[in-house]
Parts: sequence; structure tokens; C-alpha cells
Amino acid sequence: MDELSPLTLPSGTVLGTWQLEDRVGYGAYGAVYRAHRMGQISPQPVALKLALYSNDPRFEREAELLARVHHPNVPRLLAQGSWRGGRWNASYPYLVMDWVEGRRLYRWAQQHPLTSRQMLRILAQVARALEATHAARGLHRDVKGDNILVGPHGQAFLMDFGCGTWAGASLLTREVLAPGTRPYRSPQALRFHEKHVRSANAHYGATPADDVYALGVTAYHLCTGTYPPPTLTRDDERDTLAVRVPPPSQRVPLAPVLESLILRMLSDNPQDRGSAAELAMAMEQAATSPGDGLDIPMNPPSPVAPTVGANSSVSLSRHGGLIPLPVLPVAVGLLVLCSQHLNVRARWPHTSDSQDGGTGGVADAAVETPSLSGEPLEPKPHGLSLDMPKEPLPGQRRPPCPRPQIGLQGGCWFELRATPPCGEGAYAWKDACYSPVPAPQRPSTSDKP
Ligand SMILES: Nc1ncnc2c1ncn2[C@@H]1O[C@H](COP(=O)(O)OP(=O)(O)OP(=O)(O)O)[C@@H](O)[C@H]1O
Repeated sequence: MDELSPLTLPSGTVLGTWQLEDRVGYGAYGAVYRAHRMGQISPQPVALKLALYSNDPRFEREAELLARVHHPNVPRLLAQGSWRGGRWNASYPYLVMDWVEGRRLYRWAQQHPLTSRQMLRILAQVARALEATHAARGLHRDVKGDNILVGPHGQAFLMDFGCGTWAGASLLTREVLAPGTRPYRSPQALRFHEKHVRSANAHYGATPADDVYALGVTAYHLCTGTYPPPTLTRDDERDTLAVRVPPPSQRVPLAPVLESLILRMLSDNPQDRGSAAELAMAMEQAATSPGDGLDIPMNPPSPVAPTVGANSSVSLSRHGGLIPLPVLPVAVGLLVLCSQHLNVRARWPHTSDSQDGGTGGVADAAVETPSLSGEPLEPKPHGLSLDMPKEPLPGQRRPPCPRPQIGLQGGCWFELRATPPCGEGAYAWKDACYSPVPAPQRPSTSDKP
């Protein structure tokens, strides 16, 4: 019988005092199960997030941050523990949180045509959740539509603190940029990255203003269906003037007050954005005012089709046969080098649909190496040994898999010249190691496609 893995625990499995019901999704670092406490007469559902990587330190960090933030728009941390199992009988940490009944923000918005007033109400709740996070001297660092759930009565919840940190927490990453999702990066973060991309010891120090900027991107995407353009591109590197953000009203009818708040959050200068608390108050006031155009429905435009980066993975497979492990970093490095001569905008995810790109390298391995498909595919924690999942990874190519790719467990893989334990970014299956092939088109990395 196949060993269980954190992704494949069956309904009824007991972890500590928690009994799993079903898996509701998974991200780059964790599988989320609906569960309940054992022995309760009328059990309340909880969300149990189980690490995909053994001894993953990000879980401790997420628990610590969640425990510090107390706010009705943030799920409470109820417990934490670890599950022992998998092929190497390793220890996988888990967190138990309040169950949030809701839909991801962009998808919710597709099903609930929005007015500016409704949008202000949603944004204000997220801003309040951010205010509480910042008051706890924490940072979320991955504010985006996919990390906001909206309940049936329009309650918004800020989720997934797995990329977060707080003042005084130790660095978990050696990358220039901490975790995050590329289109939501502030201009300061992008410029810092451009400047220090080759430095060994440079780390961008995110601030609450980065979270506010990401909320601005979320709002912009929510009403226009597109991301604002990145501020700094390779082409304008010598001229670091900010690219002007096209006002959302060029695309959708929205209230002037909402537009000015969105553009304020997207200000190039962090001081001009305002704090989460100030913005929340302004949004709440605007949402209750008679206001101009507040009740006109917005109809986001249809998605824009991707134009670049679709089949870059082909070049990796041209030499045929097995891919020797040392070749992969070289090949990826070459692609990175090449991509650095492209306009950054050209490799921006064209995610005009209802989902974000996954968190880049999500939680820790920062994100700034573009994946072959233009999306971060692979988490890169250190010293891991991963079994091949029974289903394709988010963003992984599905069969038919052109040679020399191999179709296994519903996904396309490159076989590596290595045997388990496979090491960073590789997966073991039947005594061989494999690397996932990115999907040729923009995938969803945050949800089961
Ligand atoms: N407390 C919760 N209550 C209900 N559903 C939850 C809860 N926490 C997470 N989920 C759901 O579980 C799924 C996986 O969430 P998770 O945060 O692990 O990854 P993700 O956000 O999909 O991906 P990534 O972290 O890679 O961006 C998502 O559909 C999310 O909405």
C-alpha cells in the first residue's frame, strides 16, 4: 500500500485531538483539511493546515504571528502540533485555525457584481485586519485576492499568514526579498531587488507600507481585472521615475472616492499611502456616505490572454533523455539570465482572471527567480525529502507530456539522475527523483486547478 503523505491523509485520520474530514485545498507549503475536535457532541469545523515539508519552520512562524493578531477578520489560532508519517516517518507541523466559510475574493466578486460601496466595505475589513497585524508589530507580506476569503454575508477574512513576520523574528530566508507574490510587490521592494539581486547578504526590510501597497493592488485587480503595471522595468532602469498607474476608472465605472483611495494605496512614496488604520477609517466613512457613483455596479472586463512565456519549458527538454541534476540549475540560470534582458513587464503574470499567481516560492524561498512558465512553481525549503504527490502540483503541466517528460500521478515530470532522498525541489517516486514540469499556460498555484 502507498504510504500516506501530508497531502493524502484520508477522512477520519486523527492528529492529536483533531479528526480530519476532507482536504479543502493546498498551497505551495501546506495542505488544508476541514476537521473537528474529537469527542464533541456537535463538533464545530476547524481548518487544519498541515506542512508539506517535514519540520518546516514557517509553520512555527505562522502560528506565532497568528497568536499575536486578534481580530474578527483574521482566523484565530486554536492549536498546533505535528503529524509523524510519510515515507521517511518524518515530523510535519500543523496549525489548527477557525474555519472560515467563504470564497476567495476575486471569485466571490465574479459571482456578486460589485458596487463601489460594497467594495469599500470589503476593503475596509481587510484594512482593519491589517491594522491589527501591524499593531502587533507584524507584517502579512502576502496580501492578495487569494488570501482573502469572503463569507456569505460579505465578511472578509485575511488568511494565510505563512509569509508573515514580526519585529524581532529571525530571518528564515537568505533571499533578497522575503516571501510574497510578484504583482503585489511594492516599488521599493522591486527596486531593492533590482539593485541587490546579486548580493549575498542583502535583505529587503518590508514595512506596513508594503502590505498597504499590496492591498492597493488587490483593490485595483478587484475592480479592473488586471494588475497595475510594475513600477520599474529593465527598460526604464536608468530612469527610475514611477510608471503612472492607469486610473481604474478608465476601465470600469467606479466612485471617485474609491478610485482616489486605490491610487493612494498605490502611491510610489510609502508615506503617501497612509496607514492601514487611516485607510480603513476613510473606507468606512466613504462606504456610509451618500457619495457620488457609489451604487453603480462595476463589471470587470474579461480576462486578457497570456502573451509570453508560454512554452519556455520546452528548451529544457530538448537534449532528451534524463536530465542530469547539475544541468537543471544551469538551465534555469540561463533562463534567468535571458529573462533579465527582457522587460519585466513581459514576464509579468497576465492574471486577469479570478485567481492570483501563487505566492512566489511562497513562503520563503523568495520569488524572484521567474519560473519557466512565468509562475513560481516550486517551494525550495532546505533539506527536504518529498514523495511525489498523488495529484499534480498547482501549476504543473498535465499529460499529454511530450518526450522526454514523463506522465506520472496526473502530472508531467522530468526524471533526474538521482536517487532518493532527492533534495531541494525534487520528488521521489519508486526509487527515482523527478522535477515537475511547469504548465505551459498560466496555472493556478493556489488552488486545485
Ligand atoms: N481557516 C480556513 N478556513 C477555511 N478554508 C481555509 C482556511 N485556511 C485556508 N483555507 C483554504 O485552504 C486552501 C489552501 O490554503 P493555503 O493558504 O494553504 O494555500 P493557498 O493560499 O491556496 O496557496 P499559497 O499559500 O501557495 O498561496 C485555500 O482554498 C484556502 O482558502
